[in-house]
Amino acid sequence: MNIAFIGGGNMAGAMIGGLIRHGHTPSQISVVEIDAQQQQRLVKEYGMTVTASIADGIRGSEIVVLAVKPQQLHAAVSESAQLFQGKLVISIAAGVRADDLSQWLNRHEFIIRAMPNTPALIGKGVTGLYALPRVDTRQKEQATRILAGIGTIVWVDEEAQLDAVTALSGCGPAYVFYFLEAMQQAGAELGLTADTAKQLAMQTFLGATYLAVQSDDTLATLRTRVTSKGGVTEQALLSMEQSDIRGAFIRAMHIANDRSREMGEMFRHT
Ligand SMILES: NC(=O)c1ccc[n+]([C@@H]2O[C@H](COP(=O)([O-])OP(=O)(O)OC[C@H]3O[C@@H](n4cnc5c(N)ncnc54)[C@H](OP(=O)(O)O)[C@@H]3O)[C@@H](O)[C@H]2O)c1
Ligand code: PRO
Repeated sequence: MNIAFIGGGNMAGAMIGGLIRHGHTPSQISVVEIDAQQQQRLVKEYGMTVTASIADGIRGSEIVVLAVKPQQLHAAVSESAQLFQGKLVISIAAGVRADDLSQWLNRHEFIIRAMPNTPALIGKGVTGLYALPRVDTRQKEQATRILAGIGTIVWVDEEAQLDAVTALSGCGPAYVFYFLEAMQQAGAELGLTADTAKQLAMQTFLGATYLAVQSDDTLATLRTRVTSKGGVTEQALLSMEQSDIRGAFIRAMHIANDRSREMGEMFRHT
C-alpha cells in the first residue's frame, strides 16, 4: 500500500514514524509539504520522498492522508480535486466534515475521517474512524491496517461522535502532559529533584493505566483502593473535589467538543 500525506507536520510526523516502526518502508510513503524546515526534518529523519507538488506527491498512491490544519484544507485540495479520483482519502483534520470535503473534491465518495493522537509515533496511539457510506469493505480494511499499525482503532457510526473522540483522545495527550507537568512541579516544590518528580509522575500514570487496563474493577473501585480511610490520598482528593477539579475537567472537554463542532460549521462554506 503506497500512502501519500498532504501536510507533514506534527501529527503526520507521528503517524509516519509509527508506520515506519511498524513495517512500512519510506519508499511506500510520500509527503506533500510546503514548509522547508518540515521537509528537511522528514527527509533527514525517515529518508522519504518529500515534495511541495501535490501532483507529484500523490501520483502512484492508493491512499491519501490529509494532514494539514483544518483552515488550510480547502486551499490544499480544491484546485487539485481531479487528482484524487479513485483514491481512498483519509482526513485527520479536526472538525472538517466528510460531506464538505467530498464537495471540495468533486463529490468524491471514498472518504474516511480519522482522529488519531500523537502517541501514534511510538505505536501507542488511538484513532477514532468514520466512513462515508460509499466507502467499501476493502477500503475500510485498508484504513484499519494503516491505523492499527500505529495503535488501537475505534470505528464510530455517526460522524458527530468524532467531535467527542477529538475532545477525548485527540486532545487527550495534552491533558495528560498538563497533569504530568503539574505533578512534576508539585513534586519539585515538595523537595524532590525535577527529574525524580518527573519519573515518579510518568511511572504513576503508566502503572495506574496498565492496572486499569488489566483489571475488571471499575475506575472508582481502583481509586478507592488507594484512598485509605483517614489517610493521605483522602485529603488530596477532598481538596480536588472542593476545587471542583472533576467539574472543571468535564467542562473543558465539553468546550473542546463544542469547538470541534464549531470548526465543522466554520469551514462548511469555505
Ligand atoms: N497534533 C495533533 O495532536 C492532532 C491530532 C489529531 C488530528 N490532528 C489534525 O491533524 C492536522 C495537522 O495538525 P498538526 O498539528 O500536525 O499541524 P501542523 O504541524 O501545522 O502540520 C501541518 C503542515 O502542513 C503544512 N501545509 C500547509 N498547507 C499545505 C499544503 N497546501 N500542502 C502541503 N503542506 C501544507 C503546514 O505548513 P505551514 O506550517 O507552513 O502552514 C504544516 O507544516 C490538523 O488538521 C489537526 O486537526 C492533529
Ligand atoms: N490537536 C488538534 C487540535 O488541537 C486536534 C486534536 C489534537 O485542534
